[in-house]
Amino acid sequence: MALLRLRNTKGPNAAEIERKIKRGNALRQGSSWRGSRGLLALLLVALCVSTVAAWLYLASLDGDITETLASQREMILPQPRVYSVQCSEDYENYKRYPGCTPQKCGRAVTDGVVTSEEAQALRRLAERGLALAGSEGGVNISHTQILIPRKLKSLFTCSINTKKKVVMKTYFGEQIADVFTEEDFKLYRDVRGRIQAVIAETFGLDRTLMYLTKPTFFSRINSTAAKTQHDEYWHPHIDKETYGSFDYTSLLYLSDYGSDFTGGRFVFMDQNGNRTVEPRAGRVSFFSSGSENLHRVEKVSWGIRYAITVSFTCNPSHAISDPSLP
Ligand SMILES: O=C(O)CCC(=O)C(=O)O
Ligand SMILES: [Fe+2]
Repeated sequence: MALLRLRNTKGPNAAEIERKIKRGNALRQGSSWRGSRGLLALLLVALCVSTVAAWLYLASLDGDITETLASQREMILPQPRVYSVQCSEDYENYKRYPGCTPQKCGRAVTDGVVTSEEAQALRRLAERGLALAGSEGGVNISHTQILIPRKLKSLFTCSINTKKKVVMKTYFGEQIADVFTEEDFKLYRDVRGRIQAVIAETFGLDRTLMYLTKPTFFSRINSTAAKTQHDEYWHPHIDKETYGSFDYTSLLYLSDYGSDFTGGRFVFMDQNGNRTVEPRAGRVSFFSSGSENLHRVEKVSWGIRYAITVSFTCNPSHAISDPSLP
């Protein structure tokens, strides 16, 4: 009986104490778990913040894409979109030609000069010519160009090289007449004339004092790896340095960024960031050719990109005539 009483009096207390101990332990465990969870969350936040900061820092070092001057989706009409930049001193090293030598420098983009039908026709022309170039030359290079020489006795294929002007030559002689018709040349001449007019108007030039110069060429770029250094079209360059005679460069795009190819945007590399032009069939982008317009073309990652480079000089001794049948 006494034993029973003792157990009865001690029993409930012991159980109560045990419960309290257990609850205390559980609470302590819970709070230490909560504490380490908080610490983990804090660490995660710190990690995220430092990753974002590092990414922003690297992006700023890399001078990554900062602005799109012309996106593929928009139509820039009827006036060109003009972006002025200060002229570099490059032009001081060359004879000045009043009415032509750049006094106003910059770049501009217009979709109002070449229709999409014209761009399509020129693209077919480029495909025909470049197919011939590929098979004749026996080369399969990622960036092929057809130069349009002074007298169209022959066509060359070559690839862009930022140091040397003409790199690889393949002659087509008489085959030109099989590939291009008089109508093709007329189309080229018309388009060239309109491009010249818009450049003259935009930069306040006398268009009769600007001359077509070489190289003027079609280009086809795909994503095949470059086989030689000459295929490396993506290097930053200044056209006046690369080609010598250029005072104004224009590019007529014959395919669409995003649907015909990816990558391949044109990038102006300014000190305070990059400015891009997204190719669009029929779009003309033009700019003064000095070092105020350092640029590059992004690597094409998929598809085929067609363009025509049409260049102008102020120096009549560097003038070439429009291509025509021999
Ligand atoms: O095709 C382009 O967008 C530019 C090519 C270029 O920079 C050049 O021909 O000098
Ligand atoms: Fe260029």
